Amino acid sequence: MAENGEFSFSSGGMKKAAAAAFSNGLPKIQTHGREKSENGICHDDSGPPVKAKTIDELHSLQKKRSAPTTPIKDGAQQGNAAFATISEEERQKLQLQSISDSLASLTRETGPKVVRGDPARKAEATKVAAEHHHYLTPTISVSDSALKFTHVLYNLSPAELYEQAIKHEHGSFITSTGALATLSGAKTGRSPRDKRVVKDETTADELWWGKGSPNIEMDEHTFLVNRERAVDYLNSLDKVFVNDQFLNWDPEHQIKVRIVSARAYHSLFMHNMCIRPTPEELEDFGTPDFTIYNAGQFPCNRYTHYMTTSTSIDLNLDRKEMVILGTQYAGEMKKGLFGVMHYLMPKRNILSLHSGSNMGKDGDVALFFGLSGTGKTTLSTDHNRLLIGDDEHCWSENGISNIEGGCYAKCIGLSKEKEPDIWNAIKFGTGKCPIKLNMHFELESFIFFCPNVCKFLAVLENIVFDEHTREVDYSDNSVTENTRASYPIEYIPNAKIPCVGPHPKNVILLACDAFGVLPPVSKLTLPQTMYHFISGYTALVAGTEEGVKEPQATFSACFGAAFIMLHPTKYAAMLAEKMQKHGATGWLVNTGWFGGRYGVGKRIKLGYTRKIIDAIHSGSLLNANYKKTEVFGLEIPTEIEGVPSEILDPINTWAEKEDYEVTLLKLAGLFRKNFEVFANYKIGQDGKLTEEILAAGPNF
Ligand SMILES: Nc1ncnc2c1ncn2[C@@H]1O[C@H](COP(=O)(O)OP(=O)(O)O)[C@@H](O)[C@H]1O
Ligand SMILES: C=C(OP(=O)(O)O)C(=O)O
Ligand SMILES: [Ca+2]
Ligand SMILES: [Mn+2]
Repeated sequence: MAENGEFSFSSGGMKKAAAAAFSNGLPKIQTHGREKSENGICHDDSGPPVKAKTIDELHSLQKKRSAPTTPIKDGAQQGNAAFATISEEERQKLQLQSISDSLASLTRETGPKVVRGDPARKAEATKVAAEHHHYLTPTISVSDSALKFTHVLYNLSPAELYEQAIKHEHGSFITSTGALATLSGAKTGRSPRDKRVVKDETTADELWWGKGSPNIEMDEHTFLVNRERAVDYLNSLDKVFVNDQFLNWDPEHQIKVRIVSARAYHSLFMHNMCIRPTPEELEDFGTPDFTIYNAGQFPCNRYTHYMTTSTSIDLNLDRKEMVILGTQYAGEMKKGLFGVMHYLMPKRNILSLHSGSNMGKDGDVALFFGLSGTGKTTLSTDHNRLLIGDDEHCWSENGISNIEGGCYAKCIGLSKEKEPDIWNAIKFGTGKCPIKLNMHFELESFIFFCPNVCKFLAVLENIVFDEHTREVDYSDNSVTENTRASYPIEYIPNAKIPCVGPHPKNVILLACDAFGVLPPVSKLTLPQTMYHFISGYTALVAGTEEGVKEPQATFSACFGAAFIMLHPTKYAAMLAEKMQKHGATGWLVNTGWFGGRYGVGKRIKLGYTRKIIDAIHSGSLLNANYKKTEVFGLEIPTEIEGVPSEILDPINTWAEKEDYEVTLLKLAGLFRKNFEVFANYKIGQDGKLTEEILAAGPNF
């Protein structure tokens, strides 16, 4: 095989030559006679020559154009006459027109010149655009921004976004499992106090305003000022990312969303979090129902009315738009859209829920309500059950549907042993594909998962990793306590895809009680469920820093006051009606402390909480023996398989019984005070339920 001069261990001739060379010190480079043949010039003819005459030509060969998307379907057959005569070129032009409209300045009344493709390959992209007339020329040129191209990176694949992030975004790294590590900048959590909602004739009456409400008003004009600021910023960039995706797995109530952003990280995050359209669905996407302008790297102008910081998240329900300035925390986009669903869905008599959801093999569905960090994601991701979703759902006449296409897990202290499914989802790789192929073979029918379009990429926000091995240290909170992983639901092996399920059997309210006085589990009556749902209690400690002695009680109506748009009693009435109609049981589960408050007691082991949840799912806890607690009047079981009985009544676990009583009364007082504002509201049609709910609070 040494025929063309290649080195080979098996060649005796070479061995000899090498030995000879070594005997004179350094090895001599061997050349063979044959290479010197023509005109004494050496030829490196080890392989066939490349089919390119220049480096540029060579590079142009590297990427082939994607296979054309589905051929234009027969309109009549599809029942979609409008699309019947449209050519591929025409369709692409309409798509670009739609993006240009999205990015339009409202004062210059025209969209920017948009062109598809990566500006880094400018010549290529512009040439393609020119050939196909895919860019749009504004009719009135009144600013420099109308003279330049805004490159649109439209619904890029995870691999493309990966590359964009690594190449162009400071702080982007590949971790040992291939997940993308990124930084969200100065903001590592949401900024609820910087959220503004346009108050106009309609929303003034419809929305919840005033004390306790998350909706801080802004006028239409100020919204437009911020919108213009965001759009001008985005148009000034070389390129913007555009995601066209869906929300809600219930096809009857699906919403089309467009996210325009400046960072690959943001585009990838939303690729994971929203429902991903198939190529066919994308073809017919048309005009979005809602658009986000994420100009998070650019601050708002503090001279602008209503601005109190340089961060502003502005919602305009009439224009169906949201503007983000001055925060790059990606959760702002997903939770912003959740707020929109909290407005749109109740209009259709659908209840939007800040809850996780999973389903047993027999079709029993459970909901997990809870504030941030109380365990929705952790407990709904259960290896023995099918995951419907970890955070945002709808409850309609059809049952439960997930709003999102992915999960967003807290990852501080994440361990492979305790949370294997989440751990394994933090990667670059393939997942269960949502496209099912039904094959019938003789008498049997098989389901194959389509092998295409199922390469995904998890994003890790603000985590710390070893600079050499790139192993993530999930215990490190140097950047923030709120480290996060976003991954597509297809990464969870037992995800229920499509993410829908029947009416729930169990409604679990999670509270992380850092006072350590709430029982690990209690069975609730319907009025109690409503009382605790409206209260939305959790108590967390600021961080893991020492010096934090007093737990902070948080009451967040409907376990999501930051996202609800209507008065909490509207959602509560819908929940009561649905739970009654479908016979669901309410439970209160404390995933927080026992044996004393934070600093004295301990957090209940995740393993115990899982046993409690198992007993709820199996139905065994429904028929257990119960006793009633003082003050809160909660029914607590005396025994649960796999859980030490003494921890079921928290008083047993406190060394100082008096201290327990004082703390219990203190918490009861906080509940009572918080509920005062709801005392004057009627819940549902039935005045009796309202009274029962008021009576379901603590008695002392
Ligand atoms: N007993 C417990 N039950 C639930 N979660 C627990 C428990 N003990 C510790 N944890 C931790 O608390 C965090 C819960 O976060 P997560 O499930 O992401 O909350 P959410 O989805 O409600 O925001 C996880 O980091 C989890 O490991
Ligand atoms: C992403 C969030 O949700 P959660 O903590 O409920 O998972 C958030 O509140 O920013
Ligand atoms: Ca089509
Ligand atoms: Mn969560």
